[in-house]
This record gives sequence, C-alpha cells and structure tokens, in this order.
Amino acid sequence: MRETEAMETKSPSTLTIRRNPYRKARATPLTVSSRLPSHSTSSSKLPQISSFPIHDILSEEIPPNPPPTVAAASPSRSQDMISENLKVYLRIRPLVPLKSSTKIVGDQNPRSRPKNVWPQVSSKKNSVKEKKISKKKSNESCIMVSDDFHSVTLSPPLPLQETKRIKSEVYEGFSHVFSTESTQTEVYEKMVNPLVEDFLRGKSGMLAALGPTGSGKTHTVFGSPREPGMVPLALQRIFKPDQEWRFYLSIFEICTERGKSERISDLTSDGPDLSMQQSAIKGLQEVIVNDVAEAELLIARALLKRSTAMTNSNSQSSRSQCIINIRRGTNRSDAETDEQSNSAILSIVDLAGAEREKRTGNQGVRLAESNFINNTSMVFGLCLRSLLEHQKNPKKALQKHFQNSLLTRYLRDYLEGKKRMTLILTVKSGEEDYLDTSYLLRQASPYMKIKFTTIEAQPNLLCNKRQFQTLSRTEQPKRMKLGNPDASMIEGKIVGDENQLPNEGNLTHCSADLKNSRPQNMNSDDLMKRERTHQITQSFAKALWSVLKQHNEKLKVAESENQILRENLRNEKKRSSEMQKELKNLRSCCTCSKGNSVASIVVKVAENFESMLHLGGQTSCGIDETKLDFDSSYHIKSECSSSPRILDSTPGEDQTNVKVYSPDCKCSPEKGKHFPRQQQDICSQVISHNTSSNLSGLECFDDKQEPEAMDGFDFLDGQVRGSEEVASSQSICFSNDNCQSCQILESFAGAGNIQDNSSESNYAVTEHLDPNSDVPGFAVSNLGNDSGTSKLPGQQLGENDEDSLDPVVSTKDVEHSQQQDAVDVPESEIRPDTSCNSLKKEKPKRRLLPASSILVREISTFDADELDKPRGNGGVKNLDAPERQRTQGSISLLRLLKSNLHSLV
Ligand SMILES: Nc1ncnc2c1ncn2[C@@H]1O[C@H](COP(=O)(O)OP(=O)(O)OP(=O)(O)O)[C@@H](O)[C@H]1O
Repeated sequence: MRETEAMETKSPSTLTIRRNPYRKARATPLTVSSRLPSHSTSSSKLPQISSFPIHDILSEEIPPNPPPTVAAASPSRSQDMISENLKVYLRIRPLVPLKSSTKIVGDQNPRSRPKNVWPQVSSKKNSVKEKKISKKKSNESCIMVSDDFHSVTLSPPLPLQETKRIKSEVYEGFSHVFSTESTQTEVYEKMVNPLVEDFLRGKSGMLAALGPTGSGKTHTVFGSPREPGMVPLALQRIFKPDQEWRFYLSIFEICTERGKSERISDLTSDGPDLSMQQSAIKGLQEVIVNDVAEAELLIARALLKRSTAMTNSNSQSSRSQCIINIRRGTNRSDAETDEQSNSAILSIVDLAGAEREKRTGNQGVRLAESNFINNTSMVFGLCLRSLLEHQKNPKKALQKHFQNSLLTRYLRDYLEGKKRMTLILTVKSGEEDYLDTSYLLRQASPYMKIKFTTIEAQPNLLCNKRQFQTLSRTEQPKRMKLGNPDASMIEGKIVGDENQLPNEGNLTHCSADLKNSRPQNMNSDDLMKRERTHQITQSFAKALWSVLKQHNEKLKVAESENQILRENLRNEKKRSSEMQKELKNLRSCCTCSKGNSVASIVVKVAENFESMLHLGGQTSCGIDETKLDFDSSYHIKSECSSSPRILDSTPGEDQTNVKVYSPDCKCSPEKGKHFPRQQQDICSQVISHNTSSNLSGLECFDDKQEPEAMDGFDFLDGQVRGSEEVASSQSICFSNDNCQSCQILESFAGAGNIQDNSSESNYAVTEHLDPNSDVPGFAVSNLGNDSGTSKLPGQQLGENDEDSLDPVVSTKDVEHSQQQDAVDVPESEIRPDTSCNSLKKEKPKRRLLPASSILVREISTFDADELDKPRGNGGVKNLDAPERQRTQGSISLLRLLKSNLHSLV
C-alpha cells in the first residue's frame, strides 16, 4: 500500500485547471452615485452601504488540486482523500503465454464452454492452438515499460514506421504498469487489495478490466487454478477465518440477443432474463456466502453459463460483459435483516474485449456480438471522456452517454465520478497488436485524470453539520473571496442554521478542521451537493445584487424627496417660530393673556377697542361679547349692540350679523386721534393670529344687504390672505357704528415685526361673507396695500400672489404695495377718502375690492349732489347703472367725506 502511494506521489500526472480570465466587474451603482455631486447635505450624512462583493465573486480563483504529497505524508489517510484520480493500471500480456496460464477450451458452443475459471481441466487442443498462434506472431515486443513502472513506450513496427512515419509514443501516469513478468499476486497486492481493504471498511469500489480481445482481461480477473485471478484472491482475503461480516455474492452478464438488443442474465440461477430499472437490476439474486469455497464454487458455476466463443484472436473469447458483486452485509451477530442501501459493494467487471473485424473474422452472430461488444466499449469510453471533460470544464455539461447501454447504465455512478473505480488495461505486447494497444492507450490513458471523491463518510466527524456547511463554501472548486468581513458574516448567516455566527477565528479553525476531516466527510454526492449549493448561492447572490441595485435607485429617489421635505419642514419651523413669537407678543400685549383661542383674543381686542373708543369720547363702540360665537371654523358672529345702524342688521342673515368694531374713528369728536401703540399692535397681532389660525382670508366686501349699516363704516385695511385656507377665509369687522365714519389712519402700525415700516398702513377688519359656505369670515384689508394684498373682483391670483399668501406681511411687501398705491392713486387723494368705507359684499365671488381702488374710482366720479338725492330702497336701487357700480362703501365714504367737509367748514 505504501509502495503504491509512493509511486503515486512520483506520478508525473498533474491536472492543470485553467482559470477563467479575470473579469472586471462593472462599477456598482453605489460607486457611481458616490461620484455624483451630492445635491444635498443630508445625503452625505446617510450611512454608506457597502458595495456587494460581486467583483470578488466574479474574480474567484480555482485553487490548484491538493498536492499528492499531502496524501503521502499521511498514508493512513491517503485512501480517504476526498478527491483522487482514477487509478489506471496497465498489464501487458506476455507474447507467449506461460504454460501455467493456458486456457481450457471446451466445445465450440459458447454457452456450454467454460471460460478459464477454476477448477479447470487442461486441454491439449487449446494448448496446441496457442502454440501455433504464438509461432505465427512476431517475437518482437512493441511496448516497453519504464523503470518506474508508471509509463510505457509504444513503438510501432518497422513497416509502420517506414510507411506511415509513425513514431514511438510514451504513455505515462499509470498507477502501475505490470510487465509481462508480473504475477497475479503482484497485481492483486498493488491493485485490488486496496479496494478490498476499503471494501471491508465499508467503502464501495469497482474494478473494471478493459482491453482488446485476448489481452488477458479474463485471465486477470478470474485467473486459473494455478494462477488465481483477482476475484479468488479477493475472496481469500475477504473470507478470512476471523471475518465477522456477512457477505452476499451476485453474478450476472449483459450480452446481446443476436445483436439486436441487450439482455441481462443472472448467472447464479436459471431464471429468466432480468430487467433494469434506472441503475438497479430488478430480480438479481444475491447468494449469501460464508467462506471462500462457497464463493468459488458459485462463481465457477456462474462462469460456466457465461457466453464465450472462439474467435481468431481468442479461442475462448468472452461474448458478454460479466459483473460480479460482493456485498458486505451486517455483522453475523446482528439480525437477519439487512439493508442493501447502507452496504459496501465490491464490483469486478470483466468486459468483453473490443475486436477488429479484420482480425477476428467474425461473421453472423459473432459479428453481431462483436458490434455489441465494441458499442459497449465505445459507450463506456465516452462516459469516461465526458466525465473528464466535465471535470476539466464544469461549464461543459456531463453528457448522458450512459443511457446508451445497459452496462453503462448500471455503472452510472462510477462513470459519473460519484463512486471510486479502478481500471486495469490489458494489452498484448506483440507488434501485430500494436494498433490495438495504441488505440487503447490513446483512448484510456486520459482517464487517469478523472477524479473521484472520497467514497464513504466516517462517523468520527470533526466538524458538526453546521460547521461543515459553513466551511464547505471555502472548499468549493470556485472559492468565493469575500474580503469584506460583512460579506463573510452574511455568508455565515446564510449557511448557518443558527443566529450565532462564526467569527473569523472560528472560520479559520473550522477550515483547518475541514481539511483534516474532509476525507471522512466528503464523497461524490457531497461534492455534487456542494457544487449545486454553490451554483444556487451564486444565483442567489446575483439576484440579491439586482434587488439591491433596484433598492439603491429607490433610495436615491427617496433621499431627494426627503431633502425636499426637510426643506419644507425647516421653513415651517421658521414660520412657526415667527408665529410663536408674534403670539407671545400678542399675549404679552393682551390684557387677558390666558385666552388661547382666537375668540378670546378677538374679544379682548374688541374690548380694548371699545375701551379705546370710550376713552376717545365715543358714546358707544364695543362688542357684544354675548353675541360672539365661534364655530368650529372660527366663525365669528358679532353684533354691534350699540350702533343703531348696525343693529338693523337682519337677524336672520348670517352674512350680516358679524360686526366687530373698528378701534379708530376718524370722524369722532376726537378725530385724528390714534390708538395707542399697544392697541395697534393688538389689532395687528389679531390679524396675524387669525391668519395663522386659518383666518387667512381677510377681504373687503360690499354689503348690499345693509347699505345703511355700512354707512359710516370705516373698514380697517390690511388684507392678509393665508396661503392654505383661502377658501375658508373668515373675516372680522371692526366697526364703530357710533361713528359716522370710523377711520383708522395709523392703526395697527408696526406691531413689532409686521408693519415696522408701515406705520401709516391702515388695517381694516371687515365682515366677509363667504358665498360658498354662507359663513361670515374675517376679512382684513390693508387700505394702504390694496394693490399688493387684495384683489379686484374677478382678478385671479397670480404668481405674485405668493407673497400675499404669506401670512406674515413683510416689510418688502408693504413697501411694494405702497409703491403700487402711489402709482395708482395719489396718496393725497386717497387719504381723505379712507375715513369711511362701506363695501358691499359681492356675490358669488369672494374677491376683495380694495378700498383704495374704490376710493379712487368714487372720487373720480364724485358728485356732492348725489349725497343730497333721496335714497329709496337703501339708496342703491334707484341708482343708475353707472352709479350702481359705486359700492355702498364708496357712497358711505363719500358721505363721510362730505360730513367731514361740513364739519371742517
Ligand atoms: N498474463 C498472462 N499470463 C499468461 N497467460 C495469459 C495472460 N493473460 C492472458 N493470458 C492467456 O491469454 C489468453 C487470452 O486471455 P483472456 O481470455 O483472458 O483474454 P481476454 O482479454 O479475456 O479476451 P476476451 O476479451 O476475448 O475474452 C488466455 O489463454 C490466457 O490464459
């Protein structure tokens, strides 16, 4: 055994597996994205996702085969190598068979003529024929064995060298070359005994003899009484006196039925032909054998049934493929029941030798048999060649040549590299056999590059299943170089059956254990499973990479959206802080700072206004708090209880029962007296607060329903339209119905951060009727900023309205509005007319009619005589069409101006 391994170590045969060319992986999307300029600062703060190691996966390297020195270093483990080359032996038959190895030829009936199997009876006839044949053959040998018995040199005969210029060929890499002088015992010890020992340890194996007809296959397998072959020698080893195992023996042959079909015959019984189901032979009889004698007798009887025939090449040529199986059963002390699936089987196959039609001269049935034999040999060789090519290039599929013959179907596992197999090539050394020998060596010598994995698993596993699964990836033909620790963790997580992941140290430790335990752990099935697992994992990795790429794209989109939301949030926070600041100022200014609702604030403001009016000498200018009613939408209902003109508001009309009083009255005895700064701020903040509380739309309107009530009203200007609640805008009207004309010239100026530069700006909080909801709302019109903050009827909101939609009126807006007013209407003309505005609500549109515009229009058509005209039906219905264009507010304003003029006079 050690000698054999030492020779294997010296074997020059090495396998060179080409590595796939280095492929450059494409840049990952993450890498590309990292190159893109970051449009947001927040994106740079996002955690970077490590790129998937697809580049490493694609650049996997195929590790070289483990050097044979590893096996030599541990002889006891050499037989357990997970992957070993197919052992191919070569035996050269002597030119002149020794006398001891002569065959016994019976009658010419191939079925009844026994093959050279023991016990045999010598036949003088056969011996004479052999001698005659040997005399005809050349005594020259065409094959020469090297000194190391691992290679041979095949030299063509001189005629072939001269005519076809064929040169000598060297075939090397054989496990051992048995020369013509080798004995059966030597062959057994070097070739078969390892198989038998493994078989006794529970490992299956198969020995197959290949070679041209008459080359000594049958002689090697079965031998003769004087020179017992491998089978009897193996039986002698198997049935040693201390053998405790139970063995079963079966023999069958596969031959052709007149060259048309194949049939399987059980040589241990006289039953009908057998059938094959997949790779199993149905109905094959197993005979339990207890000793060598029983086994030899059984085999001898079986060989008597084997199909043989005399040909020109061999007087006793095998016409069938003969397979003998020795199965190791359970221990003799165990129960009778036995499970074949767990048993080790030693198979020895004696193939029929390929024949050359010219040499054999077969005709008829013999020719059909020859075709069957040659076909089977060809299929057998194709299977091995396909296996070899598949192992060289895994991408090349393993061809299913085994389906083309019963023999290869039966030996499928061996021919696909799943079980260990040993080949013995037999050749004849004569020059006349050069072509047969050359053909066989050319065909079969590459088989020695075929690899087989370890046969059986041992119970003493060094790694548990989980460790093995985790580490098996590192031992795969294509190793995944996962340099990224995270990837290693993912790898372990996928393979591991628990959440507990092995760290790097454990992986290294287990890897070492795996190398040691690999011979016991691995077999061909495991290798196939690992290969499949590798392919599945690789496909999974690619699919995962695709999914990650898609998610990365989505992540980038979400990131941009997130950035926009953050910007909006930042703006909202800014606005919120400003509003809170204003609210704080408002509360600080409000006498009753505890009120949180708009209603309370308005009430307080109204109270302040009323008190101011009282302080200003007004008789009655206040708010009936009891009539203030805020609905859920900040609907304010208020009536001026003190003003006879206001009180005539129709109670049933909700649109007109909202009356909040203006704090300033220009026409009061203390005309021109301005509100204290505090009150102005309060009003301004009320507006602002209303705006922030969805009291966004503050509009002026014409109230045609109450021309009288509107008479003498001065609408506070200062429209602030909220950007979000335009439709639900509400209005509040501060009015002073005691005043014929209530005017606020400088009210609500400043208010801190609202009107710092617009101390002259006037705010009018007016009643607003929502035509859609019929709910009064707040409307505050800035008379000084009409053009900037209010809209004429029918005027649509444009892009510039964005500024007006801002609840916080900026200084810029005020200035801009003032500039526009200065252009449209001279301030000198407007200011006297802003003392009193009476705007009628205009349905259905909720558009503001800027007071300034109204004043300008009215003043341009002002006729003092109109004021003296009788006003029937509210002074509106009798107006002509052009005059109807004048709103009641303008009429009231004109009257106010008139009265002022009278008072001044
Ligand atoms: N190594 C050997 N030493 C002596 N005689 C041998 C040797 N090998 C074969 N012979 C003799 O050569 C003859 C043919 O051998 P054998 O029948 O085994 O060939 P084979 O390969 O089985 O042929 P076939 O394929 O036609 O059955 C036999 O008579 C056998 O005794």
